[in-house]
Amino acid sequence: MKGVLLVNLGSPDSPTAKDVKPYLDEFLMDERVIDVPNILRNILVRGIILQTRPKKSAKAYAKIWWDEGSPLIVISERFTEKVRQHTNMPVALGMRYGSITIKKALQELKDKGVDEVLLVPLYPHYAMSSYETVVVKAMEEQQKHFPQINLTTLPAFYSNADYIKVLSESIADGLKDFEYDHILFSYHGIPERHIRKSDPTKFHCKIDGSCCKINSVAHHTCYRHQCYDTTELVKAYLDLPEDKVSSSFQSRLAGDPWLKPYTDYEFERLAKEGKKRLAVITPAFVSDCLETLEEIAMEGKEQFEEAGGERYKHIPCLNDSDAWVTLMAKWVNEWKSKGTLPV
Ligand SMILES: C=CC1=C(C)c2cc3[nH]c(cc4nc(cc5[nH]c(cc1n2)c(C)c5CCC(=O)O)C(CCC(=O)O)=C4C)c(C)c3C=C
Ligand SMILES: [Fe+2]
Ligand SMILES: [Fe+2]
Repeated sequence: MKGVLLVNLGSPDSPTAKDVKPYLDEFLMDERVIDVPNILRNILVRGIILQTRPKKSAKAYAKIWWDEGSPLIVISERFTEKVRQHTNMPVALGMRYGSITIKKALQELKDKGVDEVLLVPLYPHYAMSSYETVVVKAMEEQQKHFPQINLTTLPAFYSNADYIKVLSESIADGLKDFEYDHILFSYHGIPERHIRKSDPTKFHCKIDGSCCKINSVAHHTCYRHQCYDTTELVKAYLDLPEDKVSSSFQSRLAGDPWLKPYTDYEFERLAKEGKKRLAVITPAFVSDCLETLEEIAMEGKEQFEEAGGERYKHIPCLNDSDAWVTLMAKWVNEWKSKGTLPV
C-alpha cells in the first residue's frame, strides 16, 4: 500500500533554554548544516554556540509560541491532516530534528500496512542543509529499520508551474490591502561554501549570479540559483515591476560569508533609498516559523522602521491554505495513480 511521509525541520519541545539546547545540539551537529570536520564541529557547536545560543533562541521562541505549541509544528500538523483528508491515504509527519522523528513517522506508516512511501521534504528549494539532509536521514532510517519500505522522493518544487501559481496568488492576496513601494523576497541564507560543495561540476557556481544564465546540471543543486528562479517566476506570473522586486538572504550565523545580500542590510538600504512601504515574503519556508514570525515579522519591522521605513507587511507562508493543500494532494494522487512526480 502507498503512503506519504511529510518532513519539516522541527522545533524544540518548549520555548525554554532546557529544551532548546538538545534541539539545537541535534540541528547544528548535523554535518550537512555545520559542515566542518567532526572535532571542529564539536568545539564550535558544543564549546561555543551552545554556551549562549539556547538562552537567546528560547527568548525568541517565547515571543512567537502559540498555546498549541510551536507554530511550525502546529501548522505542519494541520497541513498533514488536510492532505490526509484530500488523499484518503496514510499520511505521516516527521521532523528532521526534535522529538517528532522520521523514524516514528515511518513506523506509523508501516503499522498501517504501507510499503511504498512518497517522501516529501517540506522545502521548495534544494540545499544540503535542508532538503538533502532530510532525504539522507529518511534513507538511513529506512535502511536500518524498515527494509520492506520503498522510498520515492518528491523533487524540489521551487519552479513547478502549479506551485508558482499557488505562491503568486497567496502573495497577490497578501498585497490586496497593501500599497507597496517594494517587495522583498527574503530566503533563508546558507554559507557560500555550501553552494560550492553542492556543485557537482565543482566549477560552475560563481555565487555572484554570473553563472545562472549558462545551462548546467549544477542548477539542480544550487540553492541560490533556485531562490532567484522562484523570484523571477513569481515576478513574471504577477507581472510585478522589475524595479520594485528584489531578493535577499536572512538568518545567517556569524563566521563564514553567507549568501548576499543580507536581509537585515536590505531593510536599511531600502528604507534609506526612500522605499517607505515594504512587503516581505519568505518563500524558502512553506510554514511560518521562528525565522518568519520573529526575525521577519517582528525584528524586520523594527529594523525597517528604525531606518526610516513607514509601512511594513510580512506576507504569511502557504501554511495550511486550501490552495497549497489541494496542490500537495494533486501531486500525491498523481503519484498514487500514475506513479508520476511533478516537474
Ligand atoms: C549553519 C546554520 C544553519 C543553516 C545552514 C541553516 C539552513 C536552513 N535552515 C532552514 C530552515 C529553518 N531554520 C530554522 C531555524 C534555525 N536555523 C539555524 C541555523 C541554520 N539553518 C538555527 C540555529 C535555527 C534555530 C533558531 C536560532 O537559534 O536562530 C527554522 C525555524 C525552526 C522553528 O522551530 O521555527 C527553519 C524553518 C532552511 C530552509 C535552510 C537552508 C536553506
Ligand atoms: Fe535554519
Ligand atoms: Fe548560478
